[in-house]
Amino acid sequence: MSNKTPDIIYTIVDEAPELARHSLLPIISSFASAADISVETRDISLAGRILALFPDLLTEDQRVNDDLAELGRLVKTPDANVIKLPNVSASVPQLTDAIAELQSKGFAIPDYPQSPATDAEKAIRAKYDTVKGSAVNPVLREGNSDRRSAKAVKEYAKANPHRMGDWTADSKTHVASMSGNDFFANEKSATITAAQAGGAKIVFTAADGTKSVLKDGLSYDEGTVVDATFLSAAALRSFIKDEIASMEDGVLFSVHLKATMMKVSDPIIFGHFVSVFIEDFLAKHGDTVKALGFNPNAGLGDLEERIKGNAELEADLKAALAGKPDMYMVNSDKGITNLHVSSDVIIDASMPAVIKAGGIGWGPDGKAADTKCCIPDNCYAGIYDETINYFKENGKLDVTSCGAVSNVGLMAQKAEEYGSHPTTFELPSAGTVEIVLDNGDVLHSHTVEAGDIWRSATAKKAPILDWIKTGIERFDAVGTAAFWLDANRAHDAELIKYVEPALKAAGKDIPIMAPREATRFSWVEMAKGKDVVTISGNVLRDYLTDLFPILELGTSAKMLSIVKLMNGGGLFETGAGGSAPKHVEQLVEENHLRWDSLGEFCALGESFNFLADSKGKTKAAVLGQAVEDATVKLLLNAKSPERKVGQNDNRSSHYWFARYWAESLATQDTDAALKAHFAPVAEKLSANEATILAELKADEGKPADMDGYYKSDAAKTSAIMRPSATLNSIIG
Ligand SMILES: NC(=O)C1=CN([C@@H]2O[C@H](COP(=O)(O)OP(=O)(O)OC[C@H]3O[C@@H](n4cnc5c(N)ncnc54)[C@H](OP(=O)(O)O)[C@@H]3O)[C@@H](O)[C@H]2O)C=CC1
Ligand SMILES: O=C(O)CCC(=O)C(=O)O
Ligand SMILES: [Mg+2]
Repeated sequence: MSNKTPDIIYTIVDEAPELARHSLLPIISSFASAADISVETRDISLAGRILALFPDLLTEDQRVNDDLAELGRLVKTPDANVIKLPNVSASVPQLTDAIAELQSKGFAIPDYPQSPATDAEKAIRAKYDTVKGSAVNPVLREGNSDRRSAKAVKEYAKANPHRMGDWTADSKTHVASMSGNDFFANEKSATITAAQAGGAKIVFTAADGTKSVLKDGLSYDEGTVVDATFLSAAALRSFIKDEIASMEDGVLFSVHLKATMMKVSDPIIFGHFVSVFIEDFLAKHGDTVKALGFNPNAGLGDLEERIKGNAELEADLKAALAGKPDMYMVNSDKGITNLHVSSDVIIDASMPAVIKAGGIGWGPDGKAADTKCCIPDNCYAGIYDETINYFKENGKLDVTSCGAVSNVGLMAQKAEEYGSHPTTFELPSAGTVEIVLDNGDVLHSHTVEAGDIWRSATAKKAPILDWIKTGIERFDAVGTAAFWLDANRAHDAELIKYVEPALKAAGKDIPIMAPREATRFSWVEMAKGKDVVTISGNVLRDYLTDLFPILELGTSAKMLSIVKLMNGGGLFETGAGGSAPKHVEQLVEENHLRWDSLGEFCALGESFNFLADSKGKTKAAVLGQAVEDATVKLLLNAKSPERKVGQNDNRSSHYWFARYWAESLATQDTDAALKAHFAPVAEKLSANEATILAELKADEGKPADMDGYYKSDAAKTSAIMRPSATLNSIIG
């Protein structure tokens, strides 16, 4: 690794995008080096992050640099130009699997302490908790988010509509949310004044008067919007019971949370669903399974593992589940339910999948059925409820004529709920939680009961102002937009105090609408063929940039996802979705990778363009333009990956990408040296088409062994992902 910041950093990640990297990055590096552009990798994979925690326990050659920390510093500088692929945000079961795999490969790292007792265990647990859940994105996202589809991608989707289920007016699919006492209802918010700026702490006073400091050392700048709220555990449990009791025949029960990003609150909420769902079983065997180490937050999958071989417990669990409504399944063939692992059903991807299918989920019998979708908290549930209402009234979306919905999201500097994990607490007993400022003010105060989940979130002034400015710019470019803010919600009301004067000063008439109303507005306008910009907070950024693209384009993987870093650098994310574990399964079983790298192509083009602007590298602009040409050609010639063995897959799509990229460079006239360099490359790629495609397909249909999941063998993975000797030698 050199000391000089490379021109472009490409990330090493997990699962499907990591497999794709093995094939695509050699092509990128080779093309970039012809333009004297340096491309280096940094490892932000789950395995890499785990290993970086324990240098002392590893041998010299096992030790790894803490690349995430390094990138975290880099994104605060103008030099940053990072292409960031999706990585695993690990739930506890994913984390323990990764640890076990690394241990089996000879890395002497400790087990994950499920219930840490000693100081040593607590220290290990604290370390592991730093890589748990969404531990990467909040570190790198030092800017607000601008996600949209490239024009060519949208045009392609209109001309080649993807498959979608039909909606009918009598569909029983619906969203169910709490009637109150949730985060939405209990929220308080304030903007920090000059007199209040400075340190703060969060103090819990138990009913008997005992005080404990939940969090010290907080610091707020003037203008920061600080929220506090809680969700009542008792109200949540009674909501879950009511929803289970009111299930109609033939409807599946489901719950949709974000246990990865909301890594403290949502696994607990998930645990309540688990423990209510199997309450008969726990009434009988609660102590036994607790002694076996079971915690409901870990899910039914963990319970099944722990009771394996105990015939009585197994039979009773089966009976308890049989007495409950049918569940929405993650994998009905394998019996994996919605309640097996908290991170298997992630709301941003799962709700659009239900909606795209026409309001259906898959039940234990492998058959499609209407579904009750429990989204307990009301802050954002309304957007899905209103979307479902809209489709029940209007039928499925006409993809061939609808407009493009893009998003500007307030994301920088751990904005809003997605930055709240260090200030989220499950209360041990009844009492009062207060945010106490160093000047003596009690900023917020809540009376809570045992088990309630209390949290505080912040949004800083500079990111808010930047977000409004970007929102206005995108409105100017597109023509239709709305700020998704609810004047009746405490936090949003504080943001509106920033937005209204800014709009007035800029002379812009952009409506401000509550999320439900803005959802309806966006569907209605986009269905008329208009392009619409949603200007939203961080959670809605996440939800909307899956919801609209999945319906419009078939997948959010095709989105262009730009993070303009606050200090001048660029972070280019690929797509808007995740790391597609199902795609890895297919590769392992039949050596076909259906991952589409379109998001990577879009990010790559933007990264080159940014390099051209920021460092004056004119050759980067030529490469960037050629990437765009190649992407359009790839779409028009239908060379994107498809789902089945024998069809185009990720690897063959990379061959076509390389070829079109080289052809574009060979035919441009801006840079003669690049033209001369790429003419023979294009020629060879074309002349060897049949050989290369045959080599890429030679092993399809057979299993593929990468020797590992979280840390696969690099040489074996590379061999699987680069099976064409002819292509490899042309790429060089
Ligand atoms: N930015 C990030 O780093 C993000 C990371 N994640 C992480 O990703 C993992 C999986 O999350 P999950 O909620 O299942 O969502 P995913 O987005 O990974 O997967 C949902 C489905 O979307 C489709 N899909 C996604 N990307 C592509 C692509 N490039 N090409 C083709 N199809 C694609 C696939 O559909 P099909 O199976 O039908 O082909 C896939 O099964 C989790 O560990 C999560 O934490 C999640 C979101 C963002
Ligand atoms: O970081 C994560 O866990 C998920 C991020 C995500 O879903 C998004 O940014 O769209
Ligand atoms: Mg998302």
